[in-house]
Amino acid sequence: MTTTTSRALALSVFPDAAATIEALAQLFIERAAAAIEARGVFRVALSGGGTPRPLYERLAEPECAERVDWSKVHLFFCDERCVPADDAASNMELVRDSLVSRVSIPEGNVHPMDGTLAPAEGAAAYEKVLGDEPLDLALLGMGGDGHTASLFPGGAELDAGEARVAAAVSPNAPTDRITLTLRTFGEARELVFLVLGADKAKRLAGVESQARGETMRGETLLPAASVSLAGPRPRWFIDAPAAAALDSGGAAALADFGVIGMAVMGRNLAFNVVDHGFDVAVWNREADLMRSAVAESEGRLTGTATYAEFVATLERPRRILMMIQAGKPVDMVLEALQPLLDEGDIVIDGGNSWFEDTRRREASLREVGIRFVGVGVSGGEEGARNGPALMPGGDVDAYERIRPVLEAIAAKTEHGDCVTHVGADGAGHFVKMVHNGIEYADMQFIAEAYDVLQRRLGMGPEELAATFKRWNKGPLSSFLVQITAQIFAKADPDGGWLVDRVLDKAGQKGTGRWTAQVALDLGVSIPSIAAAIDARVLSSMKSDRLRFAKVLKGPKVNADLGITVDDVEAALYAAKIGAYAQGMALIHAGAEEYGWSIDSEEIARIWTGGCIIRARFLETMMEAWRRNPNLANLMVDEKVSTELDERQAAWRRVVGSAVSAGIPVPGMAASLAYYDALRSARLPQNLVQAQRDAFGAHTYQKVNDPEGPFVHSEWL
Ligand SMILES: NC(=O)C1=CN([C@@H]2O[C@H](COP(=O)(O)OP(=O)(O)OC[C@H]3O[C@@H](n4cnc5c(N)ncnc54)[C@H](OP(=O)(O)O)[C@@H]3O)[C@@H](O)[C@H]2O)C=CC1
Ligand SMILES: O=C(CO)[C@H](O)[C@H](O)COP(=O)(O)O
Repeated sequence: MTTTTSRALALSVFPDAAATIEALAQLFIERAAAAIEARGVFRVALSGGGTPRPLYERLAEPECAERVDWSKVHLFFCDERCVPADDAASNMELVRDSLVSRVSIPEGNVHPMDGTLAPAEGAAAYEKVLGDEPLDLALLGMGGDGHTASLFPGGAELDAGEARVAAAVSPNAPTDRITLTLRTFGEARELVFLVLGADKAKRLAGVESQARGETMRGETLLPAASVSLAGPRPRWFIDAPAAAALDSGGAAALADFGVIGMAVMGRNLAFNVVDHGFDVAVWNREADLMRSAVAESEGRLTGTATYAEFVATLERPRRILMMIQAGKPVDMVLEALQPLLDEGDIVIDGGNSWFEDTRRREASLREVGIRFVGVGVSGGEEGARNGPALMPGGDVDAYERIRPVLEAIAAKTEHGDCVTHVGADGAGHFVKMVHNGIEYADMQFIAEAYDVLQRRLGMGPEELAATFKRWNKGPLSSFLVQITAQIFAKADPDGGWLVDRVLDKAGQKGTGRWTAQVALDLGVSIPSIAAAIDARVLSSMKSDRLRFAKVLKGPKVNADLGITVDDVEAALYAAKIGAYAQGMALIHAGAEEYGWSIDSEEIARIWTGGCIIRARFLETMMEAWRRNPNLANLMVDEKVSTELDERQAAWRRVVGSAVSAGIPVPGMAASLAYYDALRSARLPQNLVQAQRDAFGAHTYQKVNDPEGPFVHSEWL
């Protein structure tokens, strides 16, 4: 099958009638499922005639019928001949015989036009049956004269104004007809034409040129072309003989790259890829999103209607990016795609997937020769469109195949493209997960700085905006500090400042929480990231906090440690180092556990642009790992340790001042405690060991023989 990107018609051309019917049956099944999930019902209008009969029969076969929830399908008719419902010429009779009598659709869900009434009366009656809810799908055909439904060339029914259903007169018997109008088709969510056979080829070529705007003087606009111009761009499912007279013969270049998922991220990434000269085919479960992306692209994106069509549209080996909701949907889409793919094809999951899922998916697809690459993507909507940071993990050969696309779309900094092969299988999603953990901590530190500046130094939004703007020019320069300045500067249209109108309950989708869970499992200390997660949880307990605030008292002594704005800047910077040190320690532990070969300098480099945690400090991090690729902890790098030392007095003052005033600064305090623990040659955990041994005979090692045997003492 080929799919053209012709501006005139969206064509899906199949080698023969059977393949065309099969693809359309799959479209029907997928559209029914999507509509039922989205709106609880699938409203579809069917056409009559000989061409669609095999489609209805195919839908009635158990293999297809079992995949449709017929109790939620409502069948309408595109048109009807004014004959009794059981007449051989009736469209209702055709649909009853080929479909309705063979599937378990409730009688009340089938909505025939009443062919026993006079056409005008029947049309008026059907207006009420149809209602004003749009059709999800109208399945149309095209006659040899270019008519569709019962809209005939030059017919008055083409000019039915606001009517949704009209009376029509056919040049062929039976002449009296009832038809849906251009208005109804224009309002439908999706229109699909089914055109088969060489005898339609010339007329189809005529529709193509009319849809391109090439109507000769005196020539009547064919109804099939009028429908093309009236509403959603129809897809044309045609066989090769019907395509023979088209300009392109129906043939088109295959797309270089495919994107599944046209929500915020997928849509913007697809535009980013197409901007870099790749031909991109797109698919989305809910067709509206796909269609609006294709329409916005003005034909640069190739929309596809089914998984089969999507896959068939791609050059082999196929490169497919899935940008959909993480979790079960990824498995569901993979399950649908897998039978359609060939050995060597590459599937990329760009969502925020759990790295263990990525490891599992990579291993199971590898067994059938499909290469799976888990790519962490960061940068939000703007990053996806103009350059995200990309963290791919998986097979190196597969990476080489997708590398040109990833390098083209990634953010660019003076340190290169913000993409590198991170490691095998789930490495990319692991690194993205840690990125998000650091993101949580960075945001928490900024929130604490805001609280201290506000409550200790009495700053309002305007001063805060100016302060963060100034900080963004110094060592704290980063995306998050920059947007914080902009947030403070945003006035509320109703007066005051918008930030003050935002409820203090932080949400979370889960990637930060995963970071803490994995750190616990791997025995890595990430107190600042954990504190940031806790802080979101505590913030979400708003109603409890409102009650508890009436019971729990604040400090009686509120020591003014005389902190300055510069102190807060220093504390924010030092705390930030804590989160990056912890995040990198976790990445190293993950690499050790899962056998990934991770280049720390490269990780810092790809985070210098595009992603949410991009910051000037990442250059310091790059230098630290360039100086010593085996650096045990970021904090002990010579430059970083000096920076911490230079700031520690201010850092302690800020944390002390906040604690004294009863302002929670769990993130900054956790980073400080982490620093103090790391620099403590001796910690009080000798006592913890003694307690464990005392109550549970858990044994302990001795100071004078730290690598020696574990011993037990009788303490009690
Ligand atoms: N938003 C952001 O800033 C960032 C998001 N991400 C990650 O990127 C991915 C996409 O994010 P985003 O664009 O925000 O979209 P969402 O996470 O909101 O996911 C919506 C998309 O998933 C599709 N989908 C959901 N369930 C299924 C299913 N069962 N079968 C097929 N498709 C399904 C939806 O299709 P339909 O329209 O038919 O419902 C839609 O295209 C997510 O994993 C997200 O975590 C990564 C970085 C930043
Ligand atoms: O991945 C991202 C950016 O890198 C998203 O912004 C992240 O999913 C936001 O997470 P949460 O909703 O948990 O704050």
